[in-house]
Amino acid sequence: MLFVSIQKKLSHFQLQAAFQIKSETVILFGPSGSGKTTILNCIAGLTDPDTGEISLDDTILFKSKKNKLPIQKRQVGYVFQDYALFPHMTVRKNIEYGAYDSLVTQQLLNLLRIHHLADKYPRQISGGEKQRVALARALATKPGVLLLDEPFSSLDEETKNECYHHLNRLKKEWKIPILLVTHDKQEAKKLGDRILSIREGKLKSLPPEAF
Ligand SMILES: Nc1ncnc2c1ncn2[C@@H]1O[C@H](COP(=O)(O)OP(=O)(O)OP(=O)(O)O)[C@@H](O)[C@H]1O
Repeated sequence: MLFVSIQKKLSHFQLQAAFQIKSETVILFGPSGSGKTTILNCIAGLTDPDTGEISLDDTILFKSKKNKLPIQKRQVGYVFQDYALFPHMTVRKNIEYGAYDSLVTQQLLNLLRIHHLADKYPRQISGGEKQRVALARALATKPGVLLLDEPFSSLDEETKNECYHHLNRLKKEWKIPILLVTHDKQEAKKLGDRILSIREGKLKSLPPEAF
C-alpha cells in the first residue's frame, strides 16, 4: 500500500495531499498547475515535500528532508508525459535498462505485445507503441508502485483504447498501486477505481459515478 500525507509550499498555493492506494488504480484529476506532477515527483523522490510522510508497504520513502530514501531505492515506476525513451537504444535495450533480471524484459515484451518491436529504435515505432515501451521500461524494475503522468494524452482514440486494455491487464497481473494523472474524464472513468480531484493543491475524493 502507498501512503501519502504531505505538505509543500508552491508558488501560488500550499499543496496538502493525504491519501492511500492499495492494489488499485487511482486517478489524479485536476486543472493545469493544480499540483498533480508535484505529488508524483514527491513520491518518486524528484522533489521533496516540506513536511509529511510517504511510505510504500513497510518502507518509509520520506519522513523529513534528512530522513528519506534515495530515488534509486524507492521501487517507483514512473512514466512521464513525453515517454522519455532513450533514442539511441533499441526497444529491448530501453526496457533492459535498470531491469530487475533478464527474464523480466522478455516477459514484458510478451505481456505488452511489443516483442516484434524489440530490435527497433524509438523513432521507428508509433506513439502507442512508444507508450507501451515506456510502460514496460517502468515495470522492468519490478516497482512497488506505478506513477503515470498523462501518458495517453497525445494518442488517438483507437490507440488509447488499446493502451487502456493493456493497463487494465497489468493491474490484474501485477497487483500494485497505480496513480494516474489525466485531464480526460472518459479516461478517468475507464481506468479509475477511485478518483481524487485536485484544485490548487487540495484533494477531494470523488466516486467514479460522479463523472
Ligand atoms: N519546486 C517548486 N516550488 C514552487 N512551486 C512549484 C514547484 N514546482 C512546481 N511549482 C508550481 O506549483 C504549481 C503546480 O505545478 P504542477 O506541475 O504540480 O501542476 P500540474 O497539476 O501537474 O500541472 P499540469 O497539468 O500543467 O502538468 C505550478 O504553479 C508550478 O509553477
